[in-house]
Amino acid sequence: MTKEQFVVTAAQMRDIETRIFAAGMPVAALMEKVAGLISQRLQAIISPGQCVGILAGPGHNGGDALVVARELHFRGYQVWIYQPFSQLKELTSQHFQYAQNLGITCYQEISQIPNCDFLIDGLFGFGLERKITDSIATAINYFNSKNQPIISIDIPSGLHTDTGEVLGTAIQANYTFCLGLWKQGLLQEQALPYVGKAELIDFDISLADIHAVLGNNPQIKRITKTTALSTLPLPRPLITHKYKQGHLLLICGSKRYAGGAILTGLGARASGVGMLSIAVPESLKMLLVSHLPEALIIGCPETETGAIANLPFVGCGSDSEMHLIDLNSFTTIACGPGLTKDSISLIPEIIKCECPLILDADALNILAQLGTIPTLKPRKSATVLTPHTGEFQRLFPNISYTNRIKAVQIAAQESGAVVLLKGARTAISNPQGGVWINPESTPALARGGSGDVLTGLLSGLLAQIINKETVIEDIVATATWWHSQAGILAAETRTELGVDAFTLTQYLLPVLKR
Ligand SMILES: NC(=O)C1=CN([C@@H]2O[C@H](COP(=O)(O)OP(=O)(O)OC[C@H]3O[C@@H](n4cnc5c(N)ncnc54)[C@H](O)[C@@H]3O)[C@@H](O)[C@H]2O)[C@@H](O)CC1
Ligand SMILES: [K+]
Repeated sequence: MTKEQFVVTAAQMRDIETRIFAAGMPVAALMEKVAGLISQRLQAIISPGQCVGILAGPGHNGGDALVVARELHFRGYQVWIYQPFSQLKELTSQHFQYAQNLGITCYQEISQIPNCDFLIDGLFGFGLERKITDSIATAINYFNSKNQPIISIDIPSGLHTDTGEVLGTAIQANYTFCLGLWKQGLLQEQALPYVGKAELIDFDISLADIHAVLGNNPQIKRITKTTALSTLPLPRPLITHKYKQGHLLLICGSKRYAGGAILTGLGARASGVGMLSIAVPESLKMLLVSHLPEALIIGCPETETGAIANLPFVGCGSDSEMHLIDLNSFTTIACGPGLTKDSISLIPEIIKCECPLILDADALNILAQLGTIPTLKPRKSATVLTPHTGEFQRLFPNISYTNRIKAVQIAAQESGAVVLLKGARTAISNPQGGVWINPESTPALARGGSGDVLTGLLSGLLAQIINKETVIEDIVATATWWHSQAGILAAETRTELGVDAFTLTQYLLPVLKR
């Protein structure tokens, strides 16, 4: 694993820090090193001569900020310090005293503070332990109301390091320089409006210390480009044939939501899957053929409302040659997009299949309605559930939602399935509690049909890779990364308004070329 993949809680970071200090690294030397790296990074963003306001707290986050103040002062920046606390940790206090002796102006009251070009937020880091109140809360709100860009050291002050919750109030940063290892809170959806552009400042924590605290196979991982690309079925073997590249069955669509079936099919197409079969209501058959000529379209008996009533008998010639489609002949099945809840009788049958199964959209709503989550556990092969927030809450009404990472872990454990909780920071968990978090996405993807594209892409990848020695959750993580990167690429060229679900399918393959 690389440093970019590890994710820590405050307690884990504290344990790692304690090991580093116990092994002999002087606390002051580490602060000097970390703050030196922050200062170098700041000099790439802020031009010499500009005015920088440093917000320093009572702990070592404040200590880091005060070292930064000193460095920027000597590099020719105009620096002032806001430090309103009466009690400081010893090292922080020493740096504060030295900064004052250097003649850097220090303020205790916001009423005295002049304007500046940038604010550096070193009020609180992972040591924040309670709600911010009184004059500090007022100060944070004041700095947020100013127009200066704010750069937070480690984590925007006021955010809970693990859950990303706002404790009273919090700095709304434009940039966050996370120190050493990614803090879990920065990858929680609720932290997003406060974090800005986040980057990791690597200060050389040894892998031995990381593994000693997180274990050899850490539970929570951040998806990176490198890990995502390494799971793709590329390059293809020189000698192969279509059935060796997976046979995927999509069960989707209805008269009402015909487009859902097409988008799922186009997502699967981009995955490169060898054989694609799509079961849709009989009346949609020709429509699907016209959009996906390479796919085998299976027309199904319909309900009165135009939903799939049941899977059909297929074959040719006399009735005696007809047989029910054999679900176990596919390498993977995905079911749900555009189905409507009228396909209710379908789901209990499909769950019995022995190949990997992805359930999405109305398949999840039907599961919730039938209360059949427990029936997933005895399945002989992997199950992947891909709910968005609303579907998740219907499926798992008793799971608290404040900490999405915890919520998805509990859902996976309860269902025995891999659960992918969609959102601005999609989180994926396996039943053993292993979590993958997608650190980048775009609000351009908040559009009808983009989830259908993900289901197609994911199931097409699973169908191809499932028999190789790849962990299923790694493939789910890869599909999630690929899908969001396509959204980001499309939004770059077409703006955030220009990423309809069909357009999204056209940007999937260019992501790999990039
Ligand atoms: N100096 C070093 O060697 C290193 C320092 N690091 C920095 O150290 C930080 C952690 O330092 P600390 O453990 O000192 O913690 P913090 O600097 O985050 O803050 C802890 C201090 O804030 C006080 N406090 C907590 N909640 C409060 C509230 N609501 N209102 C008022 N006061 C409150 C505590 O009593 C304590 O004095 C990291 O975030 C990082 O910036 C790390 O990057 C690793 C290396
Ligand atoms: K901070």
